[in-house]
Amino acid sequence: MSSNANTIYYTLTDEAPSLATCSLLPIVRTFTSAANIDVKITDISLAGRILSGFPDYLAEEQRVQDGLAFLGELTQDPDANIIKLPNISASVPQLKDCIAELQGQGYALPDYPETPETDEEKDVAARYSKVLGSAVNPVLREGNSDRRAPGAVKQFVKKFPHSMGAWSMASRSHADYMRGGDFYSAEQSFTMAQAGDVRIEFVSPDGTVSVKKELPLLEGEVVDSMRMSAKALREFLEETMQDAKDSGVMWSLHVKATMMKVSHPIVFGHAVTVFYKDLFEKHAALFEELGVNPNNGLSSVYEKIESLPRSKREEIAQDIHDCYEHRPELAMVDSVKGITNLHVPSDVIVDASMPAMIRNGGKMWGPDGKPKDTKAVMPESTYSVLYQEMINFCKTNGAFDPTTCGTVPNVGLMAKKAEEYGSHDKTFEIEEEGVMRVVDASGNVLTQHDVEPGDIWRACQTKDEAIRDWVKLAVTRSRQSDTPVIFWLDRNRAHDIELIKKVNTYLKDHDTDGLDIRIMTYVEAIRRSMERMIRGSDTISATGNVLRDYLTDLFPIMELGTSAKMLSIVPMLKGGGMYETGAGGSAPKHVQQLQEENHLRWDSLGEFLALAVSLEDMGIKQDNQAAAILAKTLDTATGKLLENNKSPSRKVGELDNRGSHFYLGLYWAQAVAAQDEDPALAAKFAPLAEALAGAEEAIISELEQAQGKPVQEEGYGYYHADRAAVKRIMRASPSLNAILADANT
Ligand SMILES: NC(=O)C1=CN([C@@H]2O[C@H](COP(=O)(O)OP(=O)(O)OC[C@H]3O[C@@H](n4cnc5c(N)ncnc54)[C@H](OP(=O)(O)O)[C@@H]3O)[C@@H](O)[C@H]2O)C=CC1
Ligand SMILES: O=C(O)CCC(=O)C(=O)O
Ligand SMILES: [Mg+2]
Repeated sequence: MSSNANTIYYTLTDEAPSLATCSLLPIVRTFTSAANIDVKITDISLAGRILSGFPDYLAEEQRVQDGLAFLGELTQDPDANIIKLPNISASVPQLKDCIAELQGQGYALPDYPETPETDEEKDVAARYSKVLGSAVNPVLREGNSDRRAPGAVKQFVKKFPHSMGAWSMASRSHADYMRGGDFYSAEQSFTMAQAGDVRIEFVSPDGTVSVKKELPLLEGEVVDSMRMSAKALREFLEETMQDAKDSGVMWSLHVKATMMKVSHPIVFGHAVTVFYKDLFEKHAALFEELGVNPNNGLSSVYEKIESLPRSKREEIAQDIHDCYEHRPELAMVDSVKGITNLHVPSDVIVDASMPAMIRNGGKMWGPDGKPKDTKAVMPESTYSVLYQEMINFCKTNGAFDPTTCGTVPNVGLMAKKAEEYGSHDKTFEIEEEGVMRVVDASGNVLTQHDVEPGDIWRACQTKDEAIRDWVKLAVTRSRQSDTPVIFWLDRNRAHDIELIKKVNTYLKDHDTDGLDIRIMTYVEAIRRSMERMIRGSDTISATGNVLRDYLTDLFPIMELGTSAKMLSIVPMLKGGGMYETGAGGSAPKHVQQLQEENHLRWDSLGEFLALAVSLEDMGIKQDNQAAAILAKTLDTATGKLLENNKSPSRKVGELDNRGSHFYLGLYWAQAVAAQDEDPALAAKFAPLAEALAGAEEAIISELEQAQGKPVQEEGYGYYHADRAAVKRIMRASPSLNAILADANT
C-alpha cells in the first residue's frame, strides 16, 4: 500500500469550478474525515502552473509547487485517486492576461515573448508553451475515458426537462467544411511492426534533407501524418464568406484552438486574415512591425495598435468597420460589447459551441443580439460531417425530446497522449515548398506529402497499449450496461483503417457473446445512434480522442442540457482512478455573473458524481467500509437533490451553487444517519443531520441575502484570486460555517 492509499487528491483549477470548490470542500471533508480519508488540494490552475514554471524569477515565499508534475507522477501509482475539475486550457490572449494579473500582484514574471530571439527569450517561451492550451489533461489522462449520464440524472431530466429550441425544416443553418486539401483528404497512416526509431524530415526541392523530429516508437504503435493546404483553406474560407453573404446567413467559425493548440490557432488566423482581408492587406507592413498575430484573433490588432497615435488608431478602426460592409454578419460572443467570433480563439470552442447552436434550433447570436441561422464553418472535414448529419436529422425530426430520448455514452481513446493529444510537437507550419516525410531507421519512406509554404503538417501517435485497453473498456461497458456499442471508425480514413484491424484483433481477447458490437463510419454511426436515441434506446459510442471530446458535449447537451451532469471516469492504465467532474469546461460566463450579481450558477453535480465513484473505489481498493458507505449515501443524497430540484438556478436571488451544496450536505448527513450497516457512523452523523435540518431556513436566507450586489472583494483576482477573498464570497452563511466547524471539532 502506498502513502497515497487514504488520500483523495482534489484539484484546484480555475474560474467557476475553483469557486465552487471553496464552498464544497469543507462539507466534503466533514464526511471523509469520518472514514479516515484525507482530501488534499493540488493546485493545477493556470496561475499556479505559470508560477511553478518560474521559481528563479520569484521571491522565495512566492514560489509554488508544480502540482501538475506531482499529479502526473501520481497517475503511475495504482493507489492514485484523483478528482479532476475542469481547468482553463489557455489561448495566448488568456495566458497574457493571466501573466499581467500576476505581475500586477507583485510576481516578477517575464512578459510572454511573442517572437523570441535571444536565448533568454527562447527559454521563457519554452516554459510558457508548457502552460499553453490543453496542457493538463494530456498529462493526467493516463487512461481511457468513460463518460456517461447516470440513471438518476436521466430520471431527473425526464422530470425537469431543459428547454430545447425548435427546429424548422426551413432552417438555413448548416455545417460547412473543406471538400479537399484538408487533413482528411491527405491522411496517411502505418503501424510499427516492431519497435524502432523514425524521423520526420523536410526535403527541399534541391534535395537537402533537414530532420524536424526523431521519434522512438513502440511495437504496434499507429502513426499518422497529414497535411492541410493553406491555399485550399483560404479559398474555402473565402467561398464560405461569399456564400453566407449572398444567401444572407450569418458566418461562424468553430475550432478547438486550445486542444489542437498548434494547428487550430493557425486555422483561426487564416479565418481572421481572410475575413478582414482588406485591413490586413492595407496595413501589412505596419502590422508586421507592431507584431500583430492574427492567430490570436482580432484582439491582437486592438492590443498592438494601442501604442499608435489616436488618428492612426481611428483610421484602423474605420478600416475594420469597412470590412463588415462586404462580409456576412459574424456570430457574436457578446453582442453588447461587440465581441465577435473572431475576437479571440478561445471564446468559441467547437465541442461546446456546436451543441449549443444545435440545442438552440440551429441559431447563434447576431450583432443585433438576435438569434439567427448560421453557416457553421469547421474547415477540417473529418469530424464536421457529423454535425451536418445531426442538423439534417433535427430538420427532419425536430429537436430531441429530453423526456423520451435514450442516451449515447462514450468510451474514448485518449490514454498515453493518443492521437491529437500528442501531436503538438509534431505539428509544423511549412516555410518553403518541398516534401514532408516520415522515414524509418533504414531510410524507408513510410509517409510523404508535397507541401507548400503555409501548409500545416502534423503527425499523431497512438500506442498499442492504449488501443488494447480502449477495446477492453468498450466491451466491459457494453456488458455491464447491457448496451450495444458502435466503434466509430471510418473504413475510408487511413488512421481508422489501422484501428479497425486492431479492434477486430483485440475483440477476440474478450467474451463478446451476445453483445451487439459494430464498426461504422461517423455518419453511419451518428445516424444509427440518433435513430435509436429518439426511440428511447441507448448506444455506446467507442471513439478516438477528438470524437470523444466532441460527442461528450454533443449528446449530453441534447440529453441533459449541459455536460456538467455527466459522470466522467478515467480508469488509469496503472490501476489508479481519476474521476473528472462532468465533461464541460470552466464556465467563464458564470464568473462574470458572480462578479456582477454574486450568484454562482455552476452546477456541481459532476463533482458529486465523481466523488461518489472516488469513494466507492477507495472502499473497494483499501477495504474501507466507511468509504463504501459514504459512497452509497452520497449517491442517495445526490438522487434526493435531483428529485427535490435543489440544483442551482440561473437567476439571481434563487438557489445557487452554495445553496445546492448545503442541500447536498444535509441529504448526505441524513442518509448516513439513516443507514444501519455501520451504526457508529450513523450515530456520528445524526447530530449533523439534525443541526443542518434545523438551520435550513437560516442558512438559505443568509445565502440569499449575500446575492444581488456586485462582488467587490479586495484582492479578488480573476486567475489568481486571494483565497481569503474567495472564502468570504463562497462561504457566505455564518450558520452553515458554524455547524461545519462544530462537526469538525
Ligand atoms: N476538462 C477540462 O479541463 C475542460 C476545460 N475546458 C476549458 O474551459 C474553458 C471554457 O470552455 P467553454 O467551451 O466556454 O465551455 P464551458 O463548458 O465552460 O461553458 C459552456 C457553457 O456550458 C455550461 N456549463 C458548463 N459547465 C457547467 C456547470 N458545471 N454547471 C452549469 N452549466 C455549465 C454553461 O452554460 P450556461 O451559460 O448556459 O449556464 C457554460 O456557459 C476553456 O478554457 C476550455 O479550454 C473546456 C472543456 C473541458
Ligand atoms: O483539454 C482540453 O482542453 C479540453 C478537454 C475537453 O474539452 C474534454 O475533455 O471534454
Ligand atoms: Mg470537451
